[in-house]
Amino acid sequence: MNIAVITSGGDSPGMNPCVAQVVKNATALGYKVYGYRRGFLGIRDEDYIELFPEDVTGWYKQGGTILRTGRFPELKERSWQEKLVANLKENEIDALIVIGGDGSFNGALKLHEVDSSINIIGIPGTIDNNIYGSDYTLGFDTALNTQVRYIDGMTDTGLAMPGRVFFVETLGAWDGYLAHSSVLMGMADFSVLVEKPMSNEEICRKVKKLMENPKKDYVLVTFAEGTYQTIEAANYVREKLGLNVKCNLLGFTQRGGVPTATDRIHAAGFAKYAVNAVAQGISNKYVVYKNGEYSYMDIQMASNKKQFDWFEL
Ligand SMILES: Nc1ncnc2c1ncn2[C@@H]1O[C@H](COP(=O)(O)OP(=O)(O)O)[C@@H](O)[C@H]1O
Ligand SMILES: O=P(O)(O)OC[C@H]1O[C@](O)(COP(=O)(O)O)[C@@H](O)[C@@H]1O
Repeated sequence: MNIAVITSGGDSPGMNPCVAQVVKNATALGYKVYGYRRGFLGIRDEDYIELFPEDVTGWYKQGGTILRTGRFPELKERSWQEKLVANLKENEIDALIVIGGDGSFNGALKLHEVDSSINIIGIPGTIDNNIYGSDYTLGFDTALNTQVRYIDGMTDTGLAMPGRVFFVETLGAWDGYLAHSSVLMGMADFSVLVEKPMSNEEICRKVKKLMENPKKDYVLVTFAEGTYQTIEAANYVREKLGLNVKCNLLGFTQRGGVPTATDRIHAAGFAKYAVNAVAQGISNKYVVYKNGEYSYMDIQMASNKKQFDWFEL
């Protein structure tokens, strides 16, 4: 059995340990593993390398993705799908494990639709934690810990020099998991999310009310990147209330970094289930982590929107 593995879409910490675990699990079963570089682009270019457990020893502790990742929008075209399938067949690949987001799962599904003899299995890999049916996606914990360190840093000043307002923009695109986590942890007063929109006027009212408490040293508000509102809201509140509003954009520092222990453990769990699926001839599934257990979900289901239900926690 020959397994191809790719990392695709946005890179996330946890992808490297996951590839390493795929190699470990698959070679233990006597399978060969080929890492294709730059996601689907590597399949297009037949840019691959056979991976052995000894090669990936150092991968557990590395952020980003050593295989690199890529976006290949042309894969929506049938002619490219057929070309990639032809390449996989020529390279005698039996199964394709895709570590990425729902877009990448969709791409893999298209390849399977061209040739159903190629077994495809997805592993959720994105810092956004936004894959339908899964409580966890690889990279989320590392990204969250980066956010915690970042906010901890600025609140030292918040306590030392009271009277400030901190607006913090997290990554996470249109999904509020990263931004709202700081509220759940008690580090932020409230969050502004795509799932729960708030006008600048409403933000201003809330900040004003919080700052009226003489015992409160600072106010901290997290913004999900996809609101595209952080700077504008900061300017608005600064102008309206005359407060010292500091705008902080986490940006891409949040997508990198050494994978946390939690990400390495999930990397092991996801990889084990992905390789087991291949071994059992299970196809068209992605691995999910739900209520403390790993299981499989039909890959078509990944196109559904994961409902954000953390407001009441
Ligand atoms: N509907 C689709 N059909 C074919 N390929 C797709 C489709 N959607 C996404 N892909 C492939 O998957 C890649 C990664 O998808 P993208 O949405 O950018 O990231 P993610 O996997 O993180 O959601 C795309 O660049 C493209 O090659
Ligand atoms: O790398 P790009 O294309 O600029 O994408 C940025 C986006 O990638 C993310 O880091 C996660 O993207 P994925 O869903 O592709 O993993 C978002 O948080 C961010 O909005």
